Amino acid sequence: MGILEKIAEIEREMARTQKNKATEYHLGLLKAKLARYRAQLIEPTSKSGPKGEGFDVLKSGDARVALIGFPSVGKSTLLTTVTKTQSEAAGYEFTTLTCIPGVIEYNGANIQLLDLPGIIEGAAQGKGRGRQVIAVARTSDLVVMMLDATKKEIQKELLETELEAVGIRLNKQRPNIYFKQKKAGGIKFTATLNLTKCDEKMVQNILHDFKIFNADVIFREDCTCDEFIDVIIGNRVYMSCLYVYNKIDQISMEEVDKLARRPHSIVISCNMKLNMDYFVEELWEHLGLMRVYTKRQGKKPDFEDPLILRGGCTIEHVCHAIHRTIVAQFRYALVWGRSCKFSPQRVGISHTVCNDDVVQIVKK
Ligand SMILES: Nc1nc2c(ncn2[C@@H]2O[C@H](COP(=O)(O)OP(=O)(O)OP(=O)(O)O)[C@@H](O)[C@H]2O)c(=O)[nH]1
Ligand SMILES: [K+]
Ligand SMILES: [Mg+2]
Repeated sequence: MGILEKIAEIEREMARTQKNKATEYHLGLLKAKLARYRAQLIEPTSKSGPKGEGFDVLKSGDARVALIGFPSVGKSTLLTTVTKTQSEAAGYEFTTLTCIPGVIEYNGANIQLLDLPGIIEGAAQGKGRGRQVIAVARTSDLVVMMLDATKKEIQKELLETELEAVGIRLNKQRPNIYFKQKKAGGIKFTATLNLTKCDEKMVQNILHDFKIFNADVIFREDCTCDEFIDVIIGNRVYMSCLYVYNKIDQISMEEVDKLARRPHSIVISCNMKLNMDYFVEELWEHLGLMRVYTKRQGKKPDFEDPLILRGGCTIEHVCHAIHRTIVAQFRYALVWGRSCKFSPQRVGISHTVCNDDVVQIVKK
């Protein structure tokens, strides 16, 4: 039996099994099995099957964003609208067949935006170009999930299921579980808080199913058994996702308003060029990009050439971005901007900077 059939069989069994206290452990085991087979699916297989032809686009710029969506939701239209690159758009499905990169210049940063073929249900198991598309998504810093505002909400769940199936976790934190395999000593299980979704017996069962008999496990969070399985498998990718509802020119104001209020969601119309600037601002936010200006002693800040940093940055990150040898010579920094109470403020290496701060490094 092939992996796909095994997966289908387990999915059928899970659908058949009623969810209750008595079947809880059995379902947990089925989930573990399913996760193992799916992990085999995304492993780079031997030479068989088409290679990612036209998908190996070189990473460039300060961040990479992948456009993921069903066919004809307007991905190519968006790329053509917000970058200088043209990507063919048309009213039929699968107009785009490869990966087409464009660049958005914003706040001094270059954001690489990748147009991709549409994906369909079953993409994770290799339907269409699903696997190549998903492989590109895994290499990006942000997934933009493009949805057709005129279509039903189920489209979003279907896409999420495809990405989940290959180990992509959207807008989720890595589970706070310590897990270490050992050579001997059996399974040592600890929880630092009361668990409501998983328990020691479930953890033991799942580990046995993975043929793991010696390990330390510490739950530091009230995780589910799915999250524990993610930790065992280990190759999960935790990514930000921005949901973009396109074609709002086709729906009522009330509907637009509802969609716009959903978490991590924005509404646009590529054809009417509605909210295009807002889309770019939201990319910046969701990528956690930051612009920091540097200044030499006694000189004006260099407003022409900001440093572009990503996510929760400290003065140490700023030092590294200037030059890798600077940290060793660091004495203190002077900072002007929103990260300080007064400007300039003298700060240490672990000070967290804000967007548009000006930083002067004082060396030993
Ligand atoms: N009404 C409306 N139509 C749009 C909008 N944006 C794109 N379209 C239309 O939607 C159709 C599909 O657009 P594409 O850009 O080719 O969609 P795609 O997602 O790249 O499609 P594939 O490459 O086939 O997956 C085209 O006919 C576009 O003109 C929009 O904002 N409003
Ligand atoms: K199309
Ligand atoms: Mg396209």
